[in-house]
Amino acid sequence: MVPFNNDTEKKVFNNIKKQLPSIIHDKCQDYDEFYGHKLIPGGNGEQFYNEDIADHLIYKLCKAYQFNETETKTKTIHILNWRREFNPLSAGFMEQHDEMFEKIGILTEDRDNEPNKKVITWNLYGQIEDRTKMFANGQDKKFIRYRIGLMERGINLLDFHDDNNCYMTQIHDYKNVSMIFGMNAEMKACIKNIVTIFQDYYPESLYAKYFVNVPTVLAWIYDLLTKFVDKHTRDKFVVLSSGSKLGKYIKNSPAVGYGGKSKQSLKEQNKTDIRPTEYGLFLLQQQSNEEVE
Ligand code: HEM
Repeated sequence: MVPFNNDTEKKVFNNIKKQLPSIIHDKCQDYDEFYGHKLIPGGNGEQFYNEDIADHLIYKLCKAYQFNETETKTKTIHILNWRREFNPLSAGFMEQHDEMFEKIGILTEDRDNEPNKKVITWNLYGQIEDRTKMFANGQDKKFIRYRIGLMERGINLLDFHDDNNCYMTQIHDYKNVSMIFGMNAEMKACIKNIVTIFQDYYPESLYAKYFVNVPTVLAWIYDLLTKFVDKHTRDKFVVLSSGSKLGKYIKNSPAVGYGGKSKQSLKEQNKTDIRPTEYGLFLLQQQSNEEVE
């Protein structure tokens, strides 16, 4: 059951839920998948509709836009159309990403961690060896697909029934970062692009974001990049000069390097065997069938 706080929330939620089938049909070319789940009953793949999960997701959408009915409708249309066109499920579960990207992304899941810090994406951006190679000459588009893929795999591990595990946490580790060559225009544009995608199309998915091993001399970059970020998201950010302080916030982060309780390294904690949801798999199979035909 969705936990309504008052009658207005319930009313807006019920209105949106009622109108969703026609909105999805008229404005989203029938694309009804959000965070791996089917939002409305009936139609293609109707056996995968789970009303309770759909209700929690519709509630998330309403909450993200402060239960403003018109805004919730408009943004939901944008989100579903973006998902239909960008195909984040494919980025998460089908596409092979360049090894140079995969090396810097880790996904961990520990049910024993604090609420909504059980699923964590770690972005080891300080370890990027060649930033020109990573962001220039069309690589930026591939990088974005890799980064969204990591996001999707993380989302897939969340449990939308569980208040303690329905948001994810993200960590940026800037250990060994060198800004000798500064932040070039391509890199800045790519970062801005990703930040905008997260803000516009991943509502109510982030619980907290930690920036660790940030050298004091690079604090200006934080000011530069948070200009792209809305206040609601910024309030979830924590900057730590040293990685070893992270254990205070995330109990089972690795003891070595992050000051937590886990004896396992990040690499050992990395979850790589993640399957899409049943509905996600169904949609991906349908796409491959269409490609073959
Ligand atoms: C080698 C240098 C760096 C690289 C390659 C890099 C990479 C990135 C990327 C790809 C993003 C997009 C969001 C994401 O992936 O979650 C991002 C966001 C961000 N970065 Fe960095 N970054 C660098 C340096 C820094 C430094 C030194 C800081 C200082 C704290 C910083 C603070 C931020 C902030 C505040 C955001 C916005 C986060 C969000 O809206 O989710 N970055 N960075």
